[in-house]
Amino acid sequence: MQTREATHPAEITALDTDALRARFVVDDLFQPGAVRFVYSHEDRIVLGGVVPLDSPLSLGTDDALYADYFCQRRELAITNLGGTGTVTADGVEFALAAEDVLYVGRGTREVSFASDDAANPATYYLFSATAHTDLPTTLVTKDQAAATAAGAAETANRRTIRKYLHQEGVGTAQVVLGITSLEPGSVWNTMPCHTHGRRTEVYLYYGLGPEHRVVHLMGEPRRTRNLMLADRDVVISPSWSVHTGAGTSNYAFVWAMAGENQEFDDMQQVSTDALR
Ligand SMILES: O=C[C@H](O)[C@@H](O)CC(=O)C(=O)O
Ligand SMILES: [Zn+2]
Repeated sequence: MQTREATHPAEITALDTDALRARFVVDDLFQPGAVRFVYSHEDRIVLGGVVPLDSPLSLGTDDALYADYFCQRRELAITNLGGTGTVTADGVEFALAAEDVLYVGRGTREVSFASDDAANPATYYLFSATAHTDLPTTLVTKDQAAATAAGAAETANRRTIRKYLHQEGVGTAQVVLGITSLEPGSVWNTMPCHTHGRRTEVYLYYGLGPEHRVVHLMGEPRRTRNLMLADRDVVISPSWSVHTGAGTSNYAFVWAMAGENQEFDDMQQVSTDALR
């Protein structure tokens, strides 16, 4: 498992592009036939990618967790980005289509992942945080997520924000997770932008053509930095960092948070004219 240390905001002014990416960008999470993990010391979030082909892959555990099994002290959110597949959690099978999310509660001992068709494999994105309580493993399909329309054509940010794991829906110990999809012709996410001092947030961008990129902005509002992100790239936003971006086309992203609380609206809004 790769490790990403936590970062003080003043440190990033001295980092060049490669060093910045090495801290905050994960661009190799999804490898055919493999299970990959990254351990972030920002709120002890573990990110993962699982792409099963002809045979199922199991979650396993890792020395970094010092645990008998992955979910011994953790909860896990699994989002399928690819073809249909099945996730089996302690013997119970859940079918996941694209943009379905399975919440796996603390205490679940065995989790395995399969694809229905190796030619169009399921692509599972994993987001895990420590948990203080056992909660039931629950599937949230795309239709069951709470959808809200946001933005306007004039500001090139018409989008649908779907909340899957949140305080008013399927309860979790820490994790809050959703998917935002931009309409064709809209390119901006999360603008005006915000920080949330009580949570780390991770964005996974997808649905971008190979020739397209998202110009992602991070850093403290008064000294932002940019990262050029491709399809299925992940970016970690520490609690002090804005997280917003504009694409060269429309796209979607999974946003997921963990930390002190689960209040979606507990954000520090940043007025656009304050950004530097
Ligand atoms: O803290 C919340 C997250 O940044 C996202 O929900 C924002 C988002 O999806 C958007 O504005 O498009
Ligand atoms: Zn946010």
